[in-house]
Amino acid sequence: MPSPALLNLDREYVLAIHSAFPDFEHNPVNPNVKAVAPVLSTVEAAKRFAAFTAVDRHVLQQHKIIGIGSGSTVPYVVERIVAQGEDLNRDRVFIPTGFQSKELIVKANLRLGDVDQYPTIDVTIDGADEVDHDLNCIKGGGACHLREKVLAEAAETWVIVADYRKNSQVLGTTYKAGVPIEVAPFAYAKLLQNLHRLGSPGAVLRMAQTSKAGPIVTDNGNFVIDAPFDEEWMKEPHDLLTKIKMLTGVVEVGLFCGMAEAAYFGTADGNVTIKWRDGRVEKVDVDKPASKQ
Ligand SMILES: O=C(CO)[C@H](O)[C@H](O)COP(=O)(O)O
Repeated sequence: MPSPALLNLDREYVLAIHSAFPDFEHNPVNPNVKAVAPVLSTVEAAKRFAAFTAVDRHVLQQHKIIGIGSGSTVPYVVERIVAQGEDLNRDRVFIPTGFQSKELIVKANLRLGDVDQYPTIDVTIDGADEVDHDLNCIKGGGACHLREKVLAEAAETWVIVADYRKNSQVLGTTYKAGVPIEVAPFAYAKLLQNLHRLGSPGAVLRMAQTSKAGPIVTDNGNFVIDAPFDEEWMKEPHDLLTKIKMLTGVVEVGLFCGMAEAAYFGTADGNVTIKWRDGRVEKVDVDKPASKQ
């Protein structure tokens, strides 16, 4: 396993990046360092610390089948797994949640598998768009939530990695785009009507932002609807999930309820907060060796 010192090296690296941006006024990673970072670097550092800590705790020597999620935090998961060394990774198979994670696995020279070959996965690590006090999540900002949910369900242990902006009490507080819903393309208009009637008048078909006219198409050839619901709905995400899933034409809903073992949030001050399934909240100082936490 990698030594905790790798995290320290990483911290130095982050601070070195920060010193390249002398024009900013506040450096939340280390207020004693005068040269400071743009917010984006703080967020990236937070993602990285969360990913590294989660890999160190959950991707263990005995784990051979590993699910790799989607999003901008997951490359750091792969980076940390690669740092565990060829000896450990030689006997492992990595299962992707979509095109992006497949590319990450292949480019890192890790062995690729699929969930139809490995319906039981030792551990899956994935990102999230928002996580509530009970570890319910909104996922699907990257339109991968169908495969992500299959890999979450297949996993003995499902772990979330994210930066501090995703840590909420109630879903929908910070992620305002709505609940991502993957739908059969021919059914989208009827589904929009049904979602408007159910309680999401703002539900819309997700359109491509650049280089493509029309809606985005998922890795499975489907469309995505984003359906914002008000706080009363979002306080009971499992009820909402059940109602949406019953609508004909829905393939999968980006509400993941009662699935996560733990959520790792990189914090703005360069540390990590872990929320566990049993309600415990743990603070990890990434500069201290694990034995001294
Ligand atoms: O659910 C997802 C994709 O469908 C991603 O995991 C989610 O969007 C988080 O991504 P990021 O780490 O970039 O914030």
